[in-house]
Amino acid sequence: MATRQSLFLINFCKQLNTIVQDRCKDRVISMIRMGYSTVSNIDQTYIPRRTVMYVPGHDPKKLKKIPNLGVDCAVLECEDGVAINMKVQARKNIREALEYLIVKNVDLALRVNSCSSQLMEDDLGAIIGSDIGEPAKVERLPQTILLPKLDHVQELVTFTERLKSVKLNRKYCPYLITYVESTQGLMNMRDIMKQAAKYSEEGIFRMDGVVFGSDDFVADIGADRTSDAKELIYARQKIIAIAKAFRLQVIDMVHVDIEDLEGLKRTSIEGAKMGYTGKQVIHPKQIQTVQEAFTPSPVKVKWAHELIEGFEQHQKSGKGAFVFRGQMIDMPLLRQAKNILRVVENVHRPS
Ligand SMILES: CC(=O)SCCNC(=O)CCNC(=O)[C@H](O)C(C)(C)COP(=O)(O)OP(=O)(O)OC[C@H]1O[C@@H](n2cnc3c(N)ncnc32)[C@H](O)[C@@H]1OP(=O)(O)O
Ligand SMILES: O=CC(=O)O
Ligand SMILES: [Mg+2]
Repeated sequence: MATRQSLFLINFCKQLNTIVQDRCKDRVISMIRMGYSTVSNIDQTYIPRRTVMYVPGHDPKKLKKIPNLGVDCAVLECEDGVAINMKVQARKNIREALEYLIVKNVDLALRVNSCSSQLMEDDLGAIIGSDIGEPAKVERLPQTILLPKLDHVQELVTFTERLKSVKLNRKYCPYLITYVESTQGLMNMRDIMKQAAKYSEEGIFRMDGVVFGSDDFVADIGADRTSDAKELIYARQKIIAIAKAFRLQVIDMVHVDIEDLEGLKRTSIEGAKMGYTGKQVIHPKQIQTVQEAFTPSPVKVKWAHELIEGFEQHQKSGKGAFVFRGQMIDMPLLRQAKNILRVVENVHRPS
């Protein structure tokens, strides 16, 4: 007959097993997103989105400029950049633009309205579906969809159901990028990402990134927007940590002062150093500064190459740690150097 101690031990082992299995499941879900087959985010290929630029859908003149802007990601904007009484016109213009725009090395994305606005359904119906004409061929649909103000898992469910219904049996599987723009969105981010990973696994969309909607976030917490963004530091950092745990790209806040190129440069470099992979852009003047800040400099690339070479030589001679340019180098620094080269490979990859 089992003693009390052995029964306790058997129970304990059962519980431990369940916890380990759950943890593994989470990890596997985050790995299979986008078809990645490895836990490491080194050596992955991805679509660079150093600049994520909004082009308001109501303005055909701006839409026509997309091929010559020189951005990684051009966002066909339906949300806050478009007035309520111009939403219908914006959807029409965007549908037309998707037919005539020919772009190379640009991720053509669509930002729909939020689920809570109750405009998202019509955006998807008009632009992806057949609400205002024959449904477009898959190759003329936006490669990526941006979903703003995602506060609750249920909103992602609503969006997904609508996306499924407007696909109309076409094999369309867009990348999805969601926004954190409120305290609710921040608090629920982990659960939302888990649900998004499940949908990615089912092939409905490919969860690919998160945007920090800092302007809406400031409004939500009742803060005053300052030039050094101190009021945002907690959210700005937390979003990176959760997004990276799910192996997602993470796009930093908008710099609304269009004339302040110095401030733009400072916050762009800061964002890149914090771990952001790109930044939202609103005006052509901002593109070059942001693009540069999210591209490793030639000096940094040289450092990475030499460090990796030095690391390999020292490994062969049996040394795990060594000194390079006055710094102690070991495995974490090797990973940082590889991260830099991975960015370079992806931003210079021919299409
Ligand atoms: C917090 C958020 O949610 S951010 C996202 C929502 N906001 C937006 O979508 C706004 C995006 N930006 C814009 O709409 C514009 O830049 C504005 C309204 C702020 C200013 O627009 P304009 O008054 O036209 O600016 P400006 O005259 O300086 O523009 C210079 C040129 O760049 C073009 N341009 C400006 N912004 C854009 C843009 N976003 N996309 C494409 N072209 C643009 C203009 O059409 C103009 O072209 P032209 O010289 O051939 O006439
Ligand atoms: O949507 C972007 C934001 O800053 O708000
Ligand atoms: Mg916003």
